[in-house]
Amino acid sequence: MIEDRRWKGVYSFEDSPFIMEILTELRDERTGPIPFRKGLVKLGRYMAYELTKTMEVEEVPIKTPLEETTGVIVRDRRNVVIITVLRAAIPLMEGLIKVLDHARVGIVSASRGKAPKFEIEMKYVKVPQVKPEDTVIIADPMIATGSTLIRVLDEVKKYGKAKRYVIVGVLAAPEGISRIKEAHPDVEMFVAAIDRELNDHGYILPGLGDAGDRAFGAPIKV
Ligand SMILES: O=P(O)(O)OC[C@H]1O[C@H](OP(=O)(O)OP(=O)(O)O)[C@H](O)[C@@H]1O
Ligand SMILES: O=c1cc[nH]c(=O)[nH]1
Ligand SMILES: [Mg+2]
Repeated sequence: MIEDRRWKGVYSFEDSPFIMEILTELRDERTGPIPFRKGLVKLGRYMAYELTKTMEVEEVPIKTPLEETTGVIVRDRRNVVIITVLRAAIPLMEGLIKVLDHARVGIVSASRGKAPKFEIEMKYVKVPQVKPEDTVIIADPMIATGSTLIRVLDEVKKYGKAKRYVIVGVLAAPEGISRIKEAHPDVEMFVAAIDRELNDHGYILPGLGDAGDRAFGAPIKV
């Protein structure tokens, strides 16, 4: 993982060939919903594994069948709250929770309106109590204008003060990262890659398109 020099606490995995290979499949327009969802699950799993390297560990005495020795437990892994931002974070959360299996899970809905306002509609918020020892991980594959995650963080912070707030995503645009860091300087961000820019419709370039639609199909209005 590499810390981006433009911000503090913002990391990408552009140094990981395997994570980049999964991202390549996600970006490819020929990738259908089944491999797309599987790719998001894989990224969630590997990114959670990488995240454990930044967590507090504790030495513990244990006995093998032969003698006493010292082992470790990742203390912070026991105190995790994952916030899943509907829709696109569902497969990402499925991967995260394979490594962070003690996690309590909050689910929030967020739907971004059209340009230029990009208003966020949040209708559903179910978040557990957050405790001072918790690492709150907000899972959302796409960080574009940053409006969704600013709104989610504003909301989640009402549920108690955590030890760490960590965003786990797939792609981020520099504009969105800067806006989130301005509104919530205490937040760390881990993304597979940081892309170039946003287009006029608020889509990340080169990006991967609409993550929710690619994973689940485009919704229709009735
Ligand atoms: O950084 P922002 O500009 O706020 O955009 C990012 C948001 O856009 C997408 O959600 P979308 O509103 O498309 O909902 P969906 O996941 O249901 O498709 C994506 O999953 C993020 O939540
Ligand atoms: O590029 C983008 C921007 C927002 N939401 C997406 O799903 N993709
Ligand atoms: Mg969408």
